[in-house]
Amino acid sequence: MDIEAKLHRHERMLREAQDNLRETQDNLRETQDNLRVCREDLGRERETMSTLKATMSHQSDSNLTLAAENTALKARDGARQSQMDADAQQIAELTRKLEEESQKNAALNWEAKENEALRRKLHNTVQELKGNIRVFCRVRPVLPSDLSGILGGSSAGTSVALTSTEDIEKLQEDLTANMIFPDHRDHKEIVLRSSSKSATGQERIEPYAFSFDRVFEPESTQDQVFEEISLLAQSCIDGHNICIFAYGQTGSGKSFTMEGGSTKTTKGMIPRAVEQVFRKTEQLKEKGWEYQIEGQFLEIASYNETIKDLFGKGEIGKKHEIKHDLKTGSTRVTDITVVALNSPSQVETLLASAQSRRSVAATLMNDHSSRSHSVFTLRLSGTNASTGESCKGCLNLVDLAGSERIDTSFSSGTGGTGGLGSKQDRLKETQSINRSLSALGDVIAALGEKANREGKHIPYRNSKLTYLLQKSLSQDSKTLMILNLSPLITHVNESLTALRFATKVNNTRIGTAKKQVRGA
Ligand SMILES: Nc1ncnc2c1ncn2[C@@H]1O[C@H](COP(=O)(O)OP(=O)(O)OP(=O)(O)O)[C@@H](O)[C@H]1O
Repeated sequence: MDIEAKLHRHERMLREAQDNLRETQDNLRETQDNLRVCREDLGRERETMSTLKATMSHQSDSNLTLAAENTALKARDGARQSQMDADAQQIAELTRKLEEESQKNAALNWEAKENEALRRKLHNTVQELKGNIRVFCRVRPVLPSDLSGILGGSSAGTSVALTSTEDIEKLQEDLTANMIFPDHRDHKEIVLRSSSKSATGQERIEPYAFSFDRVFEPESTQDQVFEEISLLAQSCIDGHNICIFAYGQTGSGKSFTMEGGSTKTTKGMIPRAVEQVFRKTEQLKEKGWEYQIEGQFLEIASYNETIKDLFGKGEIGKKHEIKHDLKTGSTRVTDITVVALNSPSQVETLLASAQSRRSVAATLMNDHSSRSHSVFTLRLSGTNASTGESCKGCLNLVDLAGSERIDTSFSSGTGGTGGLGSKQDRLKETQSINRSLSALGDVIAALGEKANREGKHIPYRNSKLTYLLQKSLSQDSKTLMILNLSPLITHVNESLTALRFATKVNNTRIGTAKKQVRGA
């Protein structure tokens, strides 16, 4: 039993050992599985680790780059900051300089205003010294139309057949009066040689010398004439009353001088004066001046002294009267069109339409325009808000009726067939023109006498023209007469009469002016 028990016990122990072995084997397998999983995990972890290491190394590179960039940015920032500091300093410096400059500018502006006031005073003094009455003489060139009567054949049968330029030049010479302009430096003299027959029938050539403030030869341009006149236009801007007359026989160039042609070089004194007034008043804006400019244009018919409104709508039978306002010292023509002027081109258009209206009237009424006085008036009123100054000026540009001598006008047969066409009417008209022209001469002469004798009566009322221009024909105003002369030999007598009339005017001394005049 003991053995059997021992065997059983050994068998049980063997089974237990076998069970243990199986369990251990199972454990071993499980451990081996765990180990494999761990190994796999470890492998993955290693891979992750190496990826992380690579990423870290890349990050560290990036970090280094960023750090370098950061340093560079910081350096640039520093540079910018110092640039900004420098700029701010410069701006402060510039602001200071600007402040200084604007202070200087204000001082200069003030000085300019004072200089402008001084210039006005000096300009006026210069004009006064030159004479408040001045006379210019202008001889027009010989025109193709002067030759055309002879070249083309005239009613008097004086037709000449000319073949060469020499012939034409010779004819031109024959037609031209003997005029000399000896004063090449100052252009103040004109000598007219006229031939006459003595009692014994001998031909005598007599020289007549005249001296004026300026003599313009036939070649002179509108530019040259305006150069002398522009100072007067300036005086008007400065607040003076100015009268510029064109005087001379029909066809001597009065309208050409005053109104002129349509081109830049031929345009006359009226458009040039208007342009200058606009240009100068525009420039004066800088000095604080603001100007209002208005204009009127009228015609005084010489045969009945009626006034026609050239800027008007052409209403027939409208009566206009001249009124002087004693309080304001201004002159007004009733029912006349006064236009606010704002540009030279507007004035050009107005003048052109006035001119075409006159031309129609001239055709209808037998060249009536040359038998009337036209008066273009430009009124300026300026105020300076910064200096408190103000001024009013008036510029009258007058194209006088032709100053024919009665014998020529009456016998010339140019009376035509219109309403004023009879010789009797023509005679009356010429007499009436001469009356109004001599009324003008009388006013100028009386002004000259008044300068020497206080209280002298000035006969302004003797003609509508002088009555209209009363305020601009006084000792305080400036007058310029432009004597227009024909160069033709056939007009020598008219030219002599006109030169003598102009000399009388030139001999008149008004105001402080002193003139050196040589009589004829
Ligand atoms: N300086 C000049 N240069 C060129 N042509 C001129 C000049 N002066 C006048 N003329 C011409 O002479 C002609 C007569 O001139 P204008 O009509 O001006 O004379 P006027 O004295 O005004 O005559 P009216 O009294 O008949 O009006 C015109 O054809 C004009 O163009």
